[in-house]
Amino acid sequence: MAETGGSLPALVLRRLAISEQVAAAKFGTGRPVDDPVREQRELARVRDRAREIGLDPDRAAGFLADQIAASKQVQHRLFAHWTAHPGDRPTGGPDLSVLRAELDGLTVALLDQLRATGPEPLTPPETPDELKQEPLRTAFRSLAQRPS
Ligand SMILES: C=C(O[C@@H]1C=C(C(=O)O)C=C[C@H]1O)C(=O)O
Repeated sequence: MAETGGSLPALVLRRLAISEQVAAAKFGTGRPVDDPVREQRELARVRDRAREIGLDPDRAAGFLADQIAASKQVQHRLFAHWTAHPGDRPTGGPDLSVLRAELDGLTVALLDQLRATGPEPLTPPETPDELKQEPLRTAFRSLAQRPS
């Protein structure tokens, strides 16, 4: 079950952690990182959900687009690493369908937190994990730019 409580930064980090497992599931089964059909479906659902909870659909979709871009940055980095270092390749791990169900649960929680968050700019949390530094900046793009 997905951990769906927590602050916006905690949820963003959780999404990136699941993205690492998504990369492992795809690498192991020869699937590509990018799935544009799923992305469009998610963005359409996010717009619907945003309207339901009184959040601007463009703001919600822009925010999710940043989360998707960040997820793909993490996954592409891991694919490159595992291609260059076969000894580090993962074994086992949850199925993609299980992980996607977790991501879908997290999206609902992320939108609730986005609505609850005020207009003050948010900066990405510090992380010692180099893999996640640029993806975190991507994930916080729209939040960091909001007017104070
Ligand atoms: C996480 C996935 O990988 C990519 C990123 C997505 C996302 O962050 O929601 C969706 C589709 C893929 O382009 C996935 O395939 O589920």
